[in-house]
Amino acid sequence: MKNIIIIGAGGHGKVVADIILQRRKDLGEDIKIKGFLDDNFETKEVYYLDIPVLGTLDEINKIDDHNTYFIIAIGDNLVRENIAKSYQVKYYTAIHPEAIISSSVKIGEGTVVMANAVINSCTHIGKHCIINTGSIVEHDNVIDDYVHISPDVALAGNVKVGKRTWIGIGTSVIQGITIGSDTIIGAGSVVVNDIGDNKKAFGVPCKER
Ligand SMILES: CC(=O)SCCNC(=O)CCNC(=O)[C@H](O)C(C)(C)COP(=O)(O)OP(=O)(O)OC[C@H]1O[C@@H](n2cnc3c(N)ncnc32)[C@H](O)[C@@H]1OP(=O)(O)O
Repeated sequence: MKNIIIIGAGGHGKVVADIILQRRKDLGEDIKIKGFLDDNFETKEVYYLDIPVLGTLDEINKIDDHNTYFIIAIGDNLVRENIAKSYQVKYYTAIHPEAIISSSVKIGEGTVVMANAVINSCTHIGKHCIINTGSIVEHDNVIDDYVHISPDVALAGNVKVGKRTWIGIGTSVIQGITIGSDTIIGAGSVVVNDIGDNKKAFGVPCKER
């Protein structure tokens, strides 16, 4: 039995909890959610589906149990990276049973793949990424660590996305495009040219602003 602790008791944490519960129900995976951790513990009295908030992130170092895995369910890409680098623990990779993923795809630890996402042949996804609901990541993409692909994004073939970049909801990216690191692509954009590092870009066609 794997015990899972979800770091982050916000909206994203709830969706991650749903994935884990669904894997147990649909696939019979031997997993149980132990609870959430959240640094706003004092103000979080929320129990989601009877899952308790156990405490702040300090609790991570107190858990010495080989069957416990963590997953960082925080939308901010830099915060996810900082937590992952601060705590050398076992990270769970959460893939919704209704995601469609080619057997040739590689996915790094701690990544979350939401319902109805499709990831096609030979794509590589890094560590602690979010491949959000209904997104399409086509063949031969290279998605680096800590990236967030928002709901309903479509990345055509051979797209590259650098570390910590956030692709906003409903964006389309044509084939062969490279998007740099630490970049934000605004919601509903259509990316037809490469976008560099540390950019904010949006629109149709997508332009740096
Ligand atoms: C499950 C989930 O919830 S996952 C989360 C999904 N959420 C997203 O994808 C959100 C992505 N974020 C965005 O698109 C944001 O608008 C950003 C990051 C691109 C820009 O944010 P900000 O820098 O705060 O820009 P701000 O809101 O001040 O807007 C500046 C101008 O750009 C325009 N603008 C902002 N975003 C966009 C966009 N995506 N497309 C077109 N125009 C835009 C605004 O209308 C405004 O125009 P104005 O100056 O003529 O009034």
